[in-house]
Amino acid sequence: MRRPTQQQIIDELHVKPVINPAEELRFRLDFLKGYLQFSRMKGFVLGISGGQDSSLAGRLCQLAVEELREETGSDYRFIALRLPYGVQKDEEDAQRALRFIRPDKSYVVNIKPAVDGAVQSFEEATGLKMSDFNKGNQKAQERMTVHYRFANAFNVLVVGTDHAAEALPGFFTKYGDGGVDLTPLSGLSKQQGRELLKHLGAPEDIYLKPPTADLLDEVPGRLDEDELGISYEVMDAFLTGKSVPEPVDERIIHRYQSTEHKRRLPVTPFDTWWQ
Ligand SMILES: Nc1ncnc2c1ncn2[C@@H]1O[C@H](COP(=O)(O)OP(=O)(O)OC[C@H]2O[C@@H]([n+]3cccc(C(=O)O)c3)[C@H](O)[C@@H]2O)[C@@H](O)[C@H]1O
Ligand SMILES: Nc1ncnc2c1ncn2[C@@H]1O[C@H](COP(=O)(O)OP(=O)(O)OP(=O)(O)O)[C@@H](O)[C@H]1O
Ligand SMILES: [Mg+2]
Repeated sequence: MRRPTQQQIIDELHVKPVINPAEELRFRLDFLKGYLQFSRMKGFVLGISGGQDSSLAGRLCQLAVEELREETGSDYRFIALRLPYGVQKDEEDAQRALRFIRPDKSYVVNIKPAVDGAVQSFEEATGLKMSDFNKGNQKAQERMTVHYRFANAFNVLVVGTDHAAEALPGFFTKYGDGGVDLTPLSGLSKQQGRELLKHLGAPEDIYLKPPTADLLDEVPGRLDEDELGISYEVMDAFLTGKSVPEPVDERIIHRYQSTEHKRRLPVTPFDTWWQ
């Protein structure tokens, strides 16, 4: 498998060194509106965690359907989902995000019974204890399942929050938060996402909240940067073409290469990218 250069990765992930927030917001809103009309669906659904990415993607979805309603007179809508595993420790942050997004409709689905049932079935079948890490991925995949039940029921598209700083290390669950229909934040660094939230008038607490996947029972709210061992600041520097000290640049490139399968469709006998 080829070893990509920093510039090739930047190009593959479509990252700009600098963004103009107003232009960038317009580009992404037009994408959401254009693709929604092409799909002939009625709107979007997205889980709102209280973190930066779903706050930004959720607000963009709401603004896109409001513009489309105004322009077409049709009943487009955005559905926000709260998907806690039991009681979420930072529920107040999620409520703050919902107040910022002001979604047309929101529902709460507790994923705990489904996740616990799946873990129990696995453990009964295998006689093994499922690790907390593996269970974390089950949580992300259960959220994907709930998204698609809402998508089917309400004729809407599932929105993902993947952006360049998560795509770079492949920091998402395959067919969990990676299992979506469209990703309006693609190509943005973490800092550029913050700039867009700021431009949209989000409260500072939303865009300064430290990023967490929050998937572990044993370490609630574990910071992404602690798990990754690389800071978003460094990944953003890499993505915007700045020089990153050795051996961190090598680690980033290695992680990008080893997660290539997560950014692609399932490998077929006709694919050659891995050779
Ligand atoms: N070379 C290869 N070619 C094709 N498929 C390959 C493969 N290597 C593994 N696989 C498959 O991929 C699976 C592993 O992928 P996956 O199940 O995703 O598992 P994995 O990448 O090990 O874990 C997901 C990571 O994403 C993080 N995450 C998840 C969700 C949200 C967020 C967040 O920031 O919010 C972060 C999470 O903390 C964890 O570090 C393997 O079990 C195997 O089935
Ligand atoms: N408790 C939750 N309730 C609803 N949706 C969730 C929850 N946890 C995760 N998600 C969904 O999974 C996505 C991936 O999580 P991720 O942590 O990357 O994003 P975030 O929480 O929005 O932002 P940040 O990365 O800054 O924490 C979220 O954007 C959201 O759509
Ligand atoms: Mg999060």
